[in-house]
Amino acid sequence: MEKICVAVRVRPPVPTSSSDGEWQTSNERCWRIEDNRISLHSPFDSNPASNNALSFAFDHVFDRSSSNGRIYGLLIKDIITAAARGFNGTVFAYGQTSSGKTYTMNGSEDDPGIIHLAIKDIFKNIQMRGIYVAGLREEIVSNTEQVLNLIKVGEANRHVGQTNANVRSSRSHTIFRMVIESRGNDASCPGKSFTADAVRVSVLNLVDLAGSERIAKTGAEGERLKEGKHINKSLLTLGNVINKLSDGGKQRGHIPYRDSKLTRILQPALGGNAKTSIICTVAPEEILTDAALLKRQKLEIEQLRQQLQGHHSEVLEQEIFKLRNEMLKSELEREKLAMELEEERKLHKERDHYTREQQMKVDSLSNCVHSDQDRNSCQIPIVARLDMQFVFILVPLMQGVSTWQSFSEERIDSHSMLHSDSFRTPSSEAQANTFVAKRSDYSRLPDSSPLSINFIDATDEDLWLGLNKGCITDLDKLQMTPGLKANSVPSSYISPVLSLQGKLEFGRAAESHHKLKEVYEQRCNALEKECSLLREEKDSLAQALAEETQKRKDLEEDIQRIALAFARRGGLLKSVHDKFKIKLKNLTIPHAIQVLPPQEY
Ligand SMILES: Nc1ncnc2c1ncn2[C@@H]1O[C@H](COP(=O)(O)OP(=O)(O)OP(=O)(O)O)[C@@H](O)[C@H]1O
Repeated sequence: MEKICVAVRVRPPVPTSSSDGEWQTSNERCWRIEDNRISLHSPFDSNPASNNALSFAFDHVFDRSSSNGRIYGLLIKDIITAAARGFNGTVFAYGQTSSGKTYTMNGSEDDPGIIHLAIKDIFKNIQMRGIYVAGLREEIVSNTEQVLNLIKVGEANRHVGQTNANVRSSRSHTIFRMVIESRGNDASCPGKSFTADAVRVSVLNLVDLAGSERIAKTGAEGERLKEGKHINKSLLTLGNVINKLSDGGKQRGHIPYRDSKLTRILQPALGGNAKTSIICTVAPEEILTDAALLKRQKLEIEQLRQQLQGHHSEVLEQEIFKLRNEMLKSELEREKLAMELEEERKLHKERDHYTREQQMKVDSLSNCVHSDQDRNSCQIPIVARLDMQFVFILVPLMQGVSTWQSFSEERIDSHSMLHSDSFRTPSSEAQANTFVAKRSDYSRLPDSSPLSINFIDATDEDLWLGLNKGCITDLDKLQMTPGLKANSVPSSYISPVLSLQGKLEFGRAAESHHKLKEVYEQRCNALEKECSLLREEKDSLAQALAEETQKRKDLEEDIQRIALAFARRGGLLKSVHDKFKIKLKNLTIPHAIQVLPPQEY
C-alpha cells in the first residue's frame, strides 16, 4: 500500500426539506464513475469517453452504492493492521460540507463507519495476539464497547450546527486517536526480529474534518460565519502542510505544522513513515469552490467559443446567406414586376388613347351621318372633320359652279385650303361674306374630282350666283392639290364609312377596347398588390436578418466579456497551477494526489 492513498466517495442524493421529499439532483452536470476514474459530464454529452469531461483518477473511486464496510475493507484495513504493528496511520474524511464525511467516519446503525470498524478490528487483532495496552488517557480500554462509549463522550463534545447545506453540520474537526502500544509475543510471532520486551507504539488517527464551505452557499452568519472562517483557515493550513511535504528533499523548507491546531495534532501522522488515507467525499449537488466554478466556466466558454467558431457560426452564416439570397431574389422579382407593370401601363395608356380616338371618330361619323341626313333634306353643304385636320373638298358642278360637299373616303379626290375666314358654308339664302366659285375652263376639269351623283341636282350656277351676290371665284385659278390614293392615308386616320355597318363595327371595336382596358386595369391592380406583398416580405426578411446579426453580436460580446474576466483571473490560476506542477514533479509518495486540483487542498 502506498504511504498516502486517496479515494473519492460519492454519496447518494439527500432529500431536503426544501425539496419536499424529492431527491435533489443536479440537472446541469453528472458524475460518471469508471473503475478508479471519476468524470464530470454535461447533460448534452452522451459519449462517456468524451474529451470535454473533467476527469480525475484516484486510488479508488466509490460510487453511491458503496457501503462504509466496503470502503473500510479496501482502504483502511491495511492501515489498522499496520498500526497494530507499530506504524502510524491517519484516515481523513475530507470534502465539502454535507458531502458525507461524518457518515463515512461514524456511519449509521445499518452501516457502521470507519471508526467503529477500525476499533473492532484493532481489538480483534489484539485478542489474536493476546495483548492490549491502556490508552494514553488514563482510560484503559479493553474492548470495542469501551472505546465506543468513549467516542460517545467525544461526540457529546463535538460542536454541531445547522447551515443551509446541512442540518447537522460539524463545526469542528473530530479526531479519533488511538495510541497503540504493542509488545511482541514470541508464541504468536515466532522468528520475528523483535523481542517480547520491545514495545511498539503507533498512533492511529481517524479524522472527520469539518467541511470546506462557501459562505455564500451555506448562508453562514454571526457565530456560524466565525466558525466557517476558522474551518476554512485550518483546512488551508492542512493543504499547505501537505504541499510542503510533497515538495520533498531540501526544497521543502519549513513545514507550517504550527499554523493550526489540526496540523499540530496530526504532525506525527503526516510525516515520517506514516500511512495516510484520504477519503474525499463528493456531493452530487455539486457545491463548488470558486476555483472549481471558474474552471467549469472556462470549459463552458471554450465550448461556446468552439460552437460559435465552428458549427454555430456556420449555421448563422448560412442563415444570413440564405436570407440575403431570398432578399435578392425578391428584389429581382419586384423589379421584374415593376417593369411589367410599367409596360402594362404604357400599353394601357396607348390603348386608352386609341380608344378615345376611335370614340371621337365614331362621334364625328355619327355627326356626319346625321348631317348627311339633314343635307339630303335641305341640301346644305357639310364640312366634314377628320381627326385633327379639316379637309374641304371643292367639287366642280356641272354648270361650272363649285360647292362644299361632304364626302366619304372614296370621294376624296382633291382638296385645297381656302382662306380660313371663309370657312363658312354656302346656304340657300344669300349670306354676307360668302362666295361663289366658278370654273372658267370647263375643258380642264380635273379627273381626280369626279362629280358625285348626289350633286347633279343639287344646285346650279345661277343659284350660287344669286346666293353669293355676284361674287364669283374662278375655280381654275385655285390651285388644286394632287389627287390622294385611297390606301395612302394611314389607317388610323382613315375615317370610317358612313354606312351603318361601319358605325356598328366602330361601336364593337370601342366596346372591345373598353373591355380590354378593364382587363388591363385589373392586371395592373394585381401586379401592384403583388409588388406591395413582395415589399412587405423584403422588409420582414431585412428585419430577421438584422435580428440574427444582433444576436450574433450579443453572443460575441458576452464571450469577449467573459474571456476578459478569465484573462484577468487566468494569470493567477496559471501561477498556482505551475507551482503545483513543480511540486508534483518532486513528489515521491503518492501518485494519486497528483490528480487532485490544487484548490481541493
Ligand atoms: N453514503 C451515504 N449514504 C446515505 N446517506 C449519506 C451518505 N453520506 C452522507 N449521507 C447523509 O448526508 C447528510 C450529510 O452528511 P454528513 O453530515 O456526513 O456530511 P458532512 O460532510 O459531515 O457535512 P459537514 O461538513 O457539514 O459536517 C447526512 O444526512 C447523512 O446521513
